[in-house]
This record gives sequence, C-alpha cells and structure tokens, in this order.
Amino acid sequence: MDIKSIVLRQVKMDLLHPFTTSVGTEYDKDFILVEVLSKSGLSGWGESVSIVEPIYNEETVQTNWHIMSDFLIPMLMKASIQHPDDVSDLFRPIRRNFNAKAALECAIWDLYAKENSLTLAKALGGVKQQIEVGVSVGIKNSVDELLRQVEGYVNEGYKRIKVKIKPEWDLEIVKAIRREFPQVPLMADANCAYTIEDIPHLQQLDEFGLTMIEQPLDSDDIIDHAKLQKELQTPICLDESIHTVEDARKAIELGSCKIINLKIGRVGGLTETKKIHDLCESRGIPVWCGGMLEAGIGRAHNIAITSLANFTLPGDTAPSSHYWKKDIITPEVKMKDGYIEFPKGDGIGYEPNMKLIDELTVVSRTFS
Ligand SMILES: O=C(O)CCC(=O)c1ccccc1C(=O)O
Ligand SMILES: [Mg+2]
Repeated sequence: MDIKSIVLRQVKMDLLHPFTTSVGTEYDKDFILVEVLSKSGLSGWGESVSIVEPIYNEETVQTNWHIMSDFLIPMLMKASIQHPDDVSDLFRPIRRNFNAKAALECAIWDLYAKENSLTLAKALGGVKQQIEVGVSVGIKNSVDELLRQVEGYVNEGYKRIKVKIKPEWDLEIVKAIRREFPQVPLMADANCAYTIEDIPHLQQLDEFGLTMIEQPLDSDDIIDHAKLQKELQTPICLDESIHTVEDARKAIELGSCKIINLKIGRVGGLTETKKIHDLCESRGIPVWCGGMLEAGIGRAHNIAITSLANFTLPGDTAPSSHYWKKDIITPEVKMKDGYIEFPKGDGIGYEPNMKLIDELTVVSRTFS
C-alpha cells in the first residue's frame, strides 16, 4: 500500500440530544477525522472516538492529536504496509493510546478495501447481510421522561434497549421499564459506577431478566468482576476493561464476564477487534458492537465489523438521525424495522460529505 499523505481534521458537531452517563454529560462532540490518501488516488477514512475530556478512558482529542502527529503518523510514513494487519504490529512499541491507533488503522483498512474493490465488511471476513440494532438511553431528569423515550424507541423498532445506570438511578428505573415493557430485551450499563460492596444491591437486578449488565465495576478490575459474576444470575458484559485479546482471554478464564462489548477504538483497531471476536467465538462468548456516539465515518466501521459471525447480539449502532441533524456521510445510516442493511460500495461504503466536513473543521494538518 503506497501512502501519499495523511490529513488530520478536528471537527466539531452538535449532538441532537445531550447524552448522560454515570461519568458525565456530552452536549456536542469534538473529534478527529483521519484521511489517508494513496498514490493511486484513493482515500481511506477513520474517526477517533476520543472526546475532549478523559472520562471514558484516559485519552482525549488533544492526546490523540499529539500521539498521531508526533509518533504514529511518522511511523506509518516510513513503513511499508502490505496489509492492514501490519499496522497494529507497527504501532506496538507505542503503549496504549488505543483510540489514536484505531483511527489511523481504520483509515488504512478502508483504503485497503477500496484498493482491492471490496466492501470493508468483506475485507474483514464478514458474513452477515444485515445487523440488529439496539439503542443506548442516557440518564434522564425523571423516570417519566425515560419511560416516554423508551416507548419511542420500542415503537421505532429497536431490537434491544440499553439504559445507563448508577447508584440511585438503577432499581427504580429498571422496574418501571419492566412494568410497562415486560418483554423488551433490556440491559443496563453502569460505566464502572459500583464497587464490590454493592453485590447485594446489584443482586436485586436479577429479578428483571436483563440480558446483561455492562461494566458494573472499575475499568481495570477483572478480579472483582469475577467475584461479582459468581454472585449474579445476570450475565456481566465487559466494556472498559477490555483493550486487547489478552485482556479478553484473562477475563474469560477468570469468569469475569459472559459477554464482551467490542469497540474498535477501545482495542486499538479492527485487527485487534477481529482477534477478540475470534477468541470469543472459540470460547462460546457472544460479542456485540458498542458505540461511542460516532459520526458517520466511525459508525460505518462499526457496521462493517458487525458483519462478523459472532456479533450475535444487537449493537449500539443506531442510525445517523438518532444523533445528528445532518451526518457527515452520504447516504446517512438508516434503520428499517430494527435492522441496518450493509452498504454495497467499496470500503466503508459511504461517501464523506466534504462540503459539510469542511464547514465543521476547526483545525487540520496534512502530513506528506
Ligand atoms: O454510541 C452509542 O449510542 C452508545 C453510547 C454509549 O453507551 C456510550 C457512549 C459514550 C461512551 C461510552 C458509552 C458506553 O457504551 O459505555
Ligand atoms: Mg459501556
């Protein structure tokens, strides 16, 4: 693969609705778009999931800009890349910084698929034709506000509802949702809001038939997750704790989870995502694709990876209109009866809307 230049753009978009989790509220999104241009005249695109504050993980837009500009891009420009799988090996000397690595690696994957006239899903070894879509519902000001939103999502056809929980916003809301929607596939995501002292409290969730509880305990604690899982009927799904295939292996062997949420950004790219997917498949652990409120480019990568066989649970891959007045790709991602169809075009299969991207760009830098 012959890389001619790489463009970083920091863009800013307003979210249609603020999104609140146990760690904070996002009103808008500043994030980095990566464009890798080849000598053959094609462009591959990637999007970093980092936000301005280091509250989901330790990375931010600024740390990404630094790590990409000063380390990762110089490495890429010097290397000879035969296949996108080479990129994660190339980046290995740089510790962590998973979101930064993933944004570049995703752009290389898109470029590779385009150079070989393949959809990204096909290039990744995907087999599915359409994907089931779930929705992640943030913390609200009142139970009634939450219930009316859930009702709207159920009517729109989402295949699974995920609610954000934290102490004081958990048992009451799950109970209220179950009362009105006894059958809806329901799960809860705590974003690390509990401790091992909360075992008796969390056990009270067992009676509501949740498909899983996502990341109840701290991000770097798979030991206590294993203790908790032994005391809970509800399956634990890990999100923040899993960055590598080795993390996944250890968590599975300890019994820290029964399901894994895969986020391309959190694990440093598509190659590592595939490795974790394959490991989970061989150990009987289902996976699903998480979301980080991505704009269209990141969303397109999420859709492509969800085509792999062991993504058997609905993902947080809601359509563009759930997040944005206008998305940065054409066509926008659409959902019909709770499904997203895969795009047919090469690579990510959606075209970046360059006019809109230029309008939203705060700063850009070209490396050649
Ligand atoms: O993109 C989406 O719709 C999922 C939103 C979501 O749950 C989330 C959004 C930002 C940061 C962390 C998470 C999470 O899954 O924990
Ligand atoms: Mg989560």
